[in-house]
Amino acid sequence: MPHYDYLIIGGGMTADAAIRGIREIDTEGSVGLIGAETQPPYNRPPLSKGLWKGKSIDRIWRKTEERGVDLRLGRTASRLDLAAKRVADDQGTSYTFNKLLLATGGTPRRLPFGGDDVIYFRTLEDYHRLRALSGEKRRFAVIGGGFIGSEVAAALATNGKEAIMAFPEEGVGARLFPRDLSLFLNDYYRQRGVEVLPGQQVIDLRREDGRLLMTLRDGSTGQESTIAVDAAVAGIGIEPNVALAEDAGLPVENGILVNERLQAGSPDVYAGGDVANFYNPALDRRLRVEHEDNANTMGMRAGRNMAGEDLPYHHLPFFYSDLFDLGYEAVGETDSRLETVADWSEPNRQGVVYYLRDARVRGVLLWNVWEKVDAARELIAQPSPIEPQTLKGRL
Ligand SMILES: NC(=O)c1ccc[n+]([C@@H]2O[C@H](COP(=O)([O-])OP(=O)(O)OC[C@H]3O[C@@H](n4cnc5c(N)ncnc54)[C@H](O)[C@@H]3O)[C@@H](O)[C@H]2O)c1
Repeated sequence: MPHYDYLIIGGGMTADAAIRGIREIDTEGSVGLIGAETQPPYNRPPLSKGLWKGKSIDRIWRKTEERGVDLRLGRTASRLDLAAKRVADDQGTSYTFNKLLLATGGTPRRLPFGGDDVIYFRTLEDYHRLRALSGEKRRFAVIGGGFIGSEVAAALATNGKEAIMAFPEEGVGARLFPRDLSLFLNDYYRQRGVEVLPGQQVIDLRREDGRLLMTLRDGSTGQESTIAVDAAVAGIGIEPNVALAEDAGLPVENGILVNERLQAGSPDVYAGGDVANFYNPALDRRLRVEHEDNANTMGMRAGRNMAGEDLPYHHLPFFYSDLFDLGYEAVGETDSRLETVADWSEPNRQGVVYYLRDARVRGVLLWNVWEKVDAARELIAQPSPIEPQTLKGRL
C-alpha cells in the first residue's frame, strides 16, 4: 500500500498550490495526489477568458509533476478512514498518509432536463467540447448570468457566434453588481451582439430535428417562449464536493469546516479551495470562496502548515474578470444584497463600489480602476465604523 507524508485529494489549482507550499518547506517528504480529471493541474481562468482571445493552451499547465509528486490521475477517492489514516480510491487502491489535504472543489449544478446536450462549463474537457462545437455551430444558448455565463457569452460573441443568454435575475452579474451597473451590462452585451434575456427561468430543453429547443418562462408575467439553438452551455453554480469528508465524520456545513490553520476537525487533515468553509476576521464571518486567488493562497497556506509552519489564514477574498473590453477586480465580500455606495467618475464605465455591513466596509469592487487592491484591503481591515457618505473619493 503506497504511503505518503502528504496526500492531496483533488487535482485542481488548490492541490498544486499546496504542493508548492509543502515544497517551500519540505523538499524531501513524499507527496501523492489523487485527482479525478485525467490531466495534471492547470489554471482554470483561461478556459473562459484567455483561450478565447488567442492565449496558447500550452500556458495553462501548472507543472505539478516537476515537484516530485506521485500523480494518481483519473481516480476518485471514495473512502477516508481517519483512525487508520487511509484513503481508498475507486479503482481499489488504498493509500496511507501522515498529513491529508482535501481539495475536492465543487461539481456544477445541473438542470433537471437537457442531459448531456448541456455543457456544464468547468473543466478543460468542457472547454475542448465547447471549442469544437463553436467550430461547427452558430447559435448557442448560455444559461446563467453569473461568472461562467457572463464570460462564456462574451467569449462566444467575440468569436463571431450568436449567444443567447438567459438567467432569472434582472441583469448580468446581478448577485455581484449594483442594479444600475448590472442593467448597464445588459445593454453593453446587447451592443456586442449577445441576445440578453433577463428575468427568465429555463424550464425545458429538448432535442428536436437536430436542434435544441429551449423553453423559457418569464419570471414576472409567467409567459412561456421557445427558442431554437444549436448547442447549450450552462453555469448555474456549483456544489462543494463534501461527501468524502462527511462520510468520514468531518464537520460539514456549506463546505468542509476548517479552523484558521485550515485543519478540518482533525489535526492531520486539512481542507482548502472551493470546498473549504473558513472564518475571516476582517469580515467577521465564515465563508466559502470559489475563485482562483483563494485556491492559490489557501492552498499555499495549507501546504505550508501541513509541512509544519502553523500560521493562520486571514487572506481577504479577491477575484477579477474581463467582460469584452471592460474589466474589474473585487476584494472582500461583494454581494449586491449588502448596502452599496457607488463612486462613478464616468457612470458605469469606471468607478468604485463599496459594500457595507454593520457600518464597516466589507467589500470593494474596482470597475475598470486598477492598482487599488491593496488600498481596498486596508479599508476593509479598518476596525472603526465608517460613515457611507465619507466613502466617495476614498480610493
Ligand atoms: N472570474 C472568476 O472569478 C470566475 C470565472 C468563472 C467561474 N468562476 C467560478 O466558477 C463557479 C461557477 O460559476 P457559475 O457562473 O456557474 O456560478 P454563479 O453562481 O456565478 O452564477 C450562477 C448563475 O446561474 C443562474 N441560475 C441558477 N439556476 C438557474 C436556472 N435554473 N436557469 C437559469 N439560470 C440559473 C443564477 O441565477 C446565476 O445567474 C463559481 O464558483 C465562480 O466563482 C469564477
